Amino acid sequence: MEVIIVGNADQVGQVAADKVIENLEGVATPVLGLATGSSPLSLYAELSRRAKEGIVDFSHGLGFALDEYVGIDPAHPESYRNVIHRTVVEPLGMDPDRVRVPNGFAEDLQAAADEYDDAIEAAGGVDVQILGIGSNGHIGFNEPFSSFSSRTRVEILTTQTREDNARFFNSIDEVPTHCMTQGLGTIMDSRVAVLVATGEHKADAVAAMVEGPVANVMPASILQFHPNCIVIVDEAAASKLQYAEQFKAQYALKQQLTGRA
Ligand SMILES: N[C@@H]1[C@@H](O)[C@H](O)[C@@H](COP(=O)(O)O)O[C@@H]1O
Repeated sequence: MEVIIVGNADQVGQVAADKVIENLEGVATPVLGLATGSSPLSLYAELSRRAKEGIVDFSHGLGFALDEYVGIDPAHPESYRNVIHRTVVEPLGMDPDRVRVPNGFAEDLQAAADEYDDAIEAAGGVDVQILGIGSNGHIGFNEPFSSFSSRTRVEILTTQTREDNARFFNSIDEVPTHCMTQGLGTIMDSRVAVLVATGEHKADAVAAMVEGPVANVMPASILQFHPNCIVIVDEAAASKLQYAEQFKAQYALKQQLTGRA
């Protein structure tokens, strides 16, 4: 796990965009794993800027969203289908027909979940998985105690997550109780994982993910076993890391030796 600490959310977006693009070099049909939430917005904005400048082209890429609420009207502005289209597909110039979001409205939810995993596999797997982290350490919607080998499935949202996400709805009662999420096992199959986090409210989760024991009470800690996981955080989200100075020194050294980060 590589940990990069930068000054603010904009810099998180810039460095994360560098990492995404760097890891797609030479990939003919990029397959992106897409996260919702506010954390990756500066990354998407930066990728959008570079796509508009012609530095990168996502028009032929494939996208797989991490998760979706179950039972939410797909036309609801906060369905992840709509959020992904608004914040990623349009700004990055992706082809909407090549970007999939789990179907939380399917009659047979587990069949839809299984089919989603199959589609990821058929695409050759995810090249770069973009991730945020919940304040309770969830990734995707894999809540504490999710199995490390879980695949895409239906999960019950914790009260903490529903409270965190209530800001997108009129009241907490409107926040769905269930979701469909890629599993931790599905996420771990990605070739590269780029996790972004900003703000003090993520500091405990970031410290536990990076420096704590690998335990399913902290689902994101499984990323310590990911073969190529890059964590990019601002100073506030890094504020509880015991080894922050070492991470900074290591990153500075790498920049010095490679000429780029
Ligand atoms: N399911 C999403 C996650 O994929 C996201 O990473 C997390 C953090 O969101 P934010 O970045 O807005 O804090 O919460 C949501 O519940």
